[in-house]
Amino acid sequence: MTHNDLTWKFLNEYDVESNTQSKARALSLEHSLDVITPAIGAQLALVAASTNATNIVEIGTGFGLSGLWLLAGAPEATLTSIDSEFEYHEQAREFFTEAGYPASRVRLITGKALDVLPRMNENSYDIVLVDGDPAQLPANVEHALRLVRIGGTVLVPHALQQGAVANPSDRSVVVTGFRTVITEASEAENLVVALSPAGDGLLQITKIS
Ligand SMILES: C[S@@+](CC[C@H](N)C(=O)[O-])C[C@H]1O[C@@H](n2cnc3c(N)ncnc32)[C@H](O)[C@@H]1O
Repeated sequence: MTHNDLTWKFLNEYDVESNTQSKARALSLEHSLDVITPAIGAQLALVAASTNATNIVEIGTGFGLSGLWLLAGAPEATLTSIDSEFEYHEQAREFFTEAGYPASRVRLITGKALDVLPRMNENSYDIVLVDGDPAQLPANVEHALRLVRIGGTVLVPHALQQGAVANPSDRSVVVTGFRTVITEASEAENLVVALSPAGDGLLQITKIS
């Protein structure tokens, strides 16, 4: 193994998940959902903790794994999580309850993100995690940037698309969308941007004005 391979393996294996997170991960994998790695989960928890988040939005609940990580960093926060699949929400609800988060603080909205997001208040949330339909990433990020307060952060996992984003010959719609979001955010004067290589990449965008 090269140093890079060893480092990547270490980075993605040292975080330990709770029993409920492990169950959410196992079920996600059974359904072939592209879930966050534990290293990304730890970064989500850290951002939630360090921003003292009280209001979090998530696009793409899946079976609740990323939401469980966000709440691990901000256990008193309210999470509003959107997914188009009602069955996923039913199971995710069980995991959130099992982990001790009351239903009053985990609002699961079943619907298509681009139908739900326009109805949500702007400048109101500390964190918006964007992990829904990858083909709709640019539109989802545009909404996410509208929803976060100044000082709030938009988080985009899978930002490197397993190397495809770094490959200029890949011009597929999804990969081009990720590239455009990274470039436009980096160029915007009111945003501070960091791209982490952990997992499949985590784009972090903080709105400063
Ligand atoms: C990658 S999975 C989310 C995984 C989850 N964030 C995690 O790491 O545990 C993407 C999710 O987006 C949902 N989804 C796909 N298209 C959507 C849409 N247009 N609106 C809302 N949710 C959508 C899928 O049902 C799926 O649960």
